[in-house]
Amino acid sequence: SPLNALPGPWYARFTSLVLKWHEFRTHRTPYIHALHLRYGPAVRIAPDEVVFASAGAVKEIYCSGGSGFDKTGFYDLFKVYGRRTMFTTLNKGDHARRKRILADRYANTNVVRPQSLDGIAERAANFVTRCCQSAGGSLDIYVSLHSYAFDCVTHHLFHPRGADSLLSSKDEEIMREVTFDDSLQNRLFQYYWPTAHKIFGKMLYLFAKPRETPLADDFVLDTCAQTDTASFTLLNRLQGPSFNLDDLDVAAECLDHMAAGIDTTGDALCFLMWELSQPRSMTYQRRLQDELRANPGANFDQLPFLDAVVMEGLRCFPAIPMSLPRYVPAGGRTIDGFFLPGGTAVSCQAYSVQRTDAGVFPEPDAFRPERWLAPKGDAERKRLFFAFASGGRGCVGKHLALTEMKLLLQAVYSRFTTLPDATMTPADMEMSDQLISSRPAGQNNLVRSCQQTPRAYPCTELYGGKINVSQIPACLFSLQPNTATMASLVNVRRDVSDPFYRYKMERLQTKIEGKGNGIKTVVVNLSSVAQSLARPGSYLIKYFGFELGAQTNLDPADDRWIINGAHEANKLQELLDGFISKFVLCKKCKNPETDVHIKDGHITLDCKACGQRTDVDLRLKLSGFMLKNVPKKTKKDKAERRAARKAKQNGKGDENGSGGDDNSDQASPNGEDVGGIESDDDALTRKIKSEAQVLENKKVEVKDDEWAVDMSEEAVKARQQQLPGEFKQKLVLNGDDEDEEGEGGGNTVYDQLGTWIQEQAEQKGGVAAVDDIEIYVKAKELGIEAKHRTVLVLVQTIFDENICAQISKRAAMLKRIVSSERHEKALLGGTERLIGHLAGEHPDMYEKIVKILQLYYHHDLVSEEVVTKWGKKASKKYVDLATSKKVRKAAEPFIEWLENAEEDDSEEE
Ligand code: HEM
Repeated sequence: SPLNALPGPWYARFTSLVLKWHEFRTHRTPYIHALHLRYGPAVRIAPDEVVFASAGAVKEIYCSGGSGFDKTGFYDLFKVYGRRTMFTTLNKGDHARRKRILADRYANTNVVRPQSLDGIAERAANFVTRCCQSAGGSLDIYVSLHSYAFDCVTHHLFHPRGADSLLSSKDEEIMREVTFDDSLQNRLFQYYWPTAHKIFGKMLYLFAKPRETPLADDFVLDTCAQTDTASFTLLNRLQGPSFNLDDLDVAAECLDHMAAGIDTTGDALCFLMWELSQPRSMTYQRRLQDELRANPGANFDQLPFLDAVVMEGLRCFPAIPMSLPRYVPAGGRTIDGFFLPGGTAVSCQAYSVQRTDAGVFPEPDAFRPERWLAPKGDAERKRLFFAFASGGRGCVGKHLALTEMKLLLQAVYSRFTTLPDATMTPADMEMSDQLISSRPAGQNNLVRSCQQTPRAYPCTELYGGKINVSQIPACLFSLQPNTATMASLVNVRRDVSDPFYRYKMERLQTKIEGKGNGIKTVVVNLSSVAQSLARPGSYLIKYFGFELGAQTNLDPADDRWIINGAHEANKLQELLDGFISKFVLCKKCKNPETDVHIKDGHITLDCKACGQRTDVDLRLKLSGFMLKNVPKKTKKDKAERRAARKAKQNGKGDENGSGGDDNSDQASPNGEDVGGIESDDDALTRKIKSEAQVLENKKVEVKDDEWAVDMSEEAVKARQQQLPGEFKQKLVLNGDDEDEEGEGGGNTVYDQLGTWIQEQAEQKGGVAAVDDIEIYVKAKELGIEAKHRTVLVLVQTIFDENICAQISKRAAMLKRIVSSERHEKALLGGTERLIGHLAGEHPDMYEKIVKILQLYYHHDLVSEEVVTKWGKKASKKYVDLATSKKVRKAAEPFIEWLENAEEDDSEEE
């Protein structure tokens, strides 16, 4: 055979079994890459199959005659509804005909049309919202990025019927079905041994599942039955009368593009963000952030470093890294100096094409975005850039994919710093080859092991339901808010120079005010620093006072912490080191995660990290102060301890949360407990803390923006004067509603508020888009921002069946309004009414009450007393008695939990 002239392993002349073995083990790409490294750019890998890794071969195989050589029968595996799509068309002519119909839908000009671009930008904003909710904690970025890609591609295919899986769990299920598909082995078997597959198909099912995507199929079939999609969409084009495509052809083409657009963009972004999050790439992340911050609002396509990051990401981690097989045409061809007879399967794989020529890509295995900025070698680099393939059969969705990637990265990195979550290992991010694309190995392993043993987590009963296995994170990344203040963070232990040291606090900031004898120092951010150290602000300020021999104020209502006299911030920072060393760090392991216990005249530091309890020196002046001023336990402290205890009672006694016997089969491949985030006994505590953190963040946000609107009494009055006369009258009529029950029937200011919110929601495409501040300002304009009935209206308008996900986002605004027992009752009453109203369509609404109450409670929207009283007695005030009883029945676990925890607390105290 002329193929004998090609280099390659000896066995490749006789058998393809070794190759197949690697394919079945999801290792085809690295296997072939290793062969290239050993044998060079042309390698024979099977008796009738050759792979290449050179620009010349790419040109010949994929670009000659426009579309290169015909595709092989391998692509039959991708037929949809039994139909051939553009992608699965083998023959050049048929392919060209289909491509002529739809190519302009993917032209850059169509992708960057406002209607198209706005949909992508909106999805990027939804992604950022998820990041905000996870700030300081971890986000399952693998799932979220695939949701993003799914939402974007379906927007482009079907707007206004695009999916919103970042917001809706129903849509997320569709994405999961496609992304977590596990049919590689079954489909390979079908390709290589079709007859055996027909005979043993059913038996094979036991070991290797076929591809089944019923939800996605239905979604596409239903959507394609509609004829009202926007003009820029693919569906709109395919339905054009002159193309003679039947309904199934249209649906098959759409489903194919949908699948092509999810895993590719999702995986490419996931691998890229993973790399950017590594300590070795932190300089690139910073550089990217600098570029984005220096150019706020810039066009995503005019940011050179962002472009370089994306190109380098796709070079190092091409989402389709594998061979794209083609047949040598009849008569044979010469490629890279080797003659190949007609019918030989030939291919190039992006993974190797993009990294075997060290002359063009020096240090080819390293992630070096700056290489794309050098003018020299640009043409050579582009010739070897094969992530989207080349020629007429290259990726038609390339511009869409690049736009999605850039908008997402722009949105995330102008706001956040990303770090890999501690539970992630490099093995989780190894490439796992699928039929044509490659995904992180962790995805498959984690999910598969969970699916065998779905279980409820001990603490989940508090949330009124079992955690679905599909909620278990696959790839976790930490996200930290990247505000201006982040720039001034310092390590809690300043003797530790590691930039990735976990414990950070803001550098102290001071402001000197006054003159002469009245001069004083305001420690501007003392609360924040105290919070980072988990100590009351009064300890810090008093410590400074003792050390400086100066007077201080201890409990400033306005958060202005003052030390008499003028003191430099640097000096205070040094004193703070002393405070940390004496009152924060564990004496044994020097970890700052300690709790202070004050009992019987002793002060001890209880270390969460090593478990050591050490005494604080009582001779220190601050110790005397601490003994005399034991802080009262706050509701949150109590709640955290209760939650921890509850979780323990539920069978997770082991302190480090490594899991009891009953979860042993939950172990991840690296031996860690994949249920870690929910299963250890601190899980709820952490969750509560992170929710509190979100609340805090929100508070700051509300403040910043809110006071951009003039909220002074005069300004509000002036705005009220501008209201229509009828309105002013209503304001007077409703000036005091203290004696009124319910919301009054008819056109009251409360109705006005409710209607206004609903109208805004309609205009903006959903109530989530109606800003807290706007709502608050509106309520204030109407003069009802402090009324309990306002709460009743709000609950019924800003919340819907997704209330559990919505409470945290609205908590800061609600907290501003809920100021008395009466308000709390209105909140509970409104919630009852909402549940009663929605239960017809969503029977699971009743079950949600437990989680709703828990969220209200932890956001301090309801007190123990009010909620307990409420839980004891049904009432007809807001809903009919039967509904009220049903809600209370469903709320019982929470009320019991409150009571039991209270008893526990009393016993302990
Ligand atoms: C980073 C993201 C993406 C990468 C790396 C990528 C890569 C590729 C590659 C390498 C091919 C050629 C496959 C072959 O010849 O076997 C291809 C084809 C294709 N891609 Fe993409 N793709 C991406 C995103 C998208 C998106 C968002 C869409 C949206 C619809 C899409 C739609 C398609 C289609 C329809 C084809 C078949 C083209 C044809 O046969 O003419 N891709 N893609």
